Amino acid sequence: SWNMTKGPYPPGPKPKFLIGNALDLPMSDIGQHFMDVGAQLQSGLVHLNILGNHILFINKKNIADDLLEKRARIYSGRPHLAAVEALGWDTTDILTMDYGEEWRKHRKVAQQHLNKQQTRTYEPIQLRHLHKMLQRLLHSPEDFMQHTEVLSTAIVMDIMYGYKIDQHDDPANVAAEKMVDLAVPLLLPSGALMNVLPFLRHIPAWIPGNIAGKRVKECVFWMHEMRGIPMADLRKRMDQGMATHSAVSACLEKNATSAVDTDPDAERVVCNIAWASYSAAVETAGFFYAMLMHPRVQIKAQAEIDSIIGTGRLPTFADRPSLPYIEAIYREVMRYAPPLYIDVTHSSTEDDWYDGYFIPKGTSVFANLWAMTHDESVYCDPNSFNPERFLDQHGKLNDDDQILAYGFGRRACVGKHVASATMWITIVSVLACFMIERAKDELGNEIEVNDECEYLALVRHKKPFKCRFVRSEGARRLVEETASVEGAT
Ligand code: HEM
Repeated sequence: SWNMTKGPYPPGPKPKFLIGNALDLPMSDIGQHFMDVGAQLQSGLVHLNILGNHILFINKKNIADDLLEKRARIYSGRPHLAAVEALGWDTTDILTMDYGEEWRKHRKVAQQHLNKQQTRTYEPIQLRHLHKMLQRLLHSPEDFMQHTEVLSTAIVMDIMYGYKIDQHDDPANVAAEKMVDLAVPLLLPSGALMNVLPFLRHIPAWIPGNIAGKRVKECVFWMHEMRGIPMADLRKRMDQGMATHSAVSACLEKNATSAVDTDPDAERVVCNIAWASYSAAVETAGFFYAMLMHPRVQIKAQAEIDSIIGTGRLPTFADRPSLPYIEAIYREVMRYAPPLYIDVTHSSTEDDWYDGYFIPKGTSVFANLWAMTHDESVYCDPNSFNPERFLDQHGKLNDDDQILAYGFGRRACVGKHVASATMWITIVSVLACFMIERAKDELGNEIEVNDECEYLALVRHKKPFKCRFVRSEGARRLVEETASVEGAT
């Protein structure tokens, strides 16, 4: 297709009369779908026009670098979705906020609290929660997915509010889960009719069939819970003089104690950041699944851990540079199963041309992380799990250290240092303590595990599966010792 004055759009499937490409947007596995479409068109870009909404899939990393990194000035917006506005997120949520002053203000505060150096100061917090997770893994291994989900939320809530989560049914954790489950499908253009037909927002939520409106209302309820619960807890602890240091408490204290130069906006922004950060979860299902399917990798990882750390203590963050094979596993997990298999939508803020093609202002740009992490010309045999691809022949890490799963340009994941630390300490500690094996049924037969995944908008995760955690007596003792040491403090 062609814009009469500006030139041809990038290649794409032929638009159908009236509805354009509306039927070309499948509801699941969009990554593989548009990777295949791109291959058929022999193009790294795939363009769609859905009822006048321009959509662009980028399948190649070098194109994502050219557009989202080098031309970040005009590719760092977010689309104006009716769902986002109905939720009020266009002004409160850094993830969905459009590019501009407000976003910049939020991003600066997020970076202050989540940059690489600052993240090092959170290591004791991370380790404390990690040890609790290992204890839970000893006592109820069948709930391993829940334990790792609690771990990631607990770390961020401790950093942001000093709020302590110990169990899955903590009210703040429950609210976060409900909110995310309701919100994610609303945000994809095809996920909610509302985004294509914005007037639906004004139809009251009780009209049968208006599912999106009802969803928005429920979502707003859980969002208020998410914001309110940890704040009420923090204010109570501050009143009692019991608050530990956290991003939000530091801001509240500063505002309370300094008579001049208080920034009335600071509290609003840091609260927005704290809330957005604990909406993000670190996904480790892919790691457990990969280990279960590849005992060879577990054995090699354990040999590395044994030779560097030994069996007399648990790993710490100081060990990270000395364990290249563990690092390669982390990189391979993120490549093999990127949690967001399509990057969060960028939106272009000016007309642009690339490689002779016209990309109109307001195009929704999807970096196809699946296609890039499974690009055969970069990763040979991309569907096999093989940490060695990140090592040279001497077992040293190669320079392929950009984790594509964190996205691109100025909007790239601001929590990636915290996420990386949480993933790494989980990987190394679980491997140090356990062998992950197939669970057995009552008759002692191994339970087979399939490779089925769930696709929820941009998120892809492994469907729940069973496994067994086999541990040595020594590992059990080390984990139990952490309980007595930390229980006493
Ligand atoms: C393994 C875990 C994680 C993955 C794979 C991940 C991935 C991503 C991706 C792909 C984006 C969008 C990037 C883009 O637009 O190009 C993003 C944005 C973001 N992430 Fe993460 N993330 C993870 C964990 C976290 C954590 C733990 C936090 C908070 C501590 C966090 C906070 C954010 C925020 C605030 C944004 C929005 C940035 C902006 O729009 O300016 N993420 N993340």
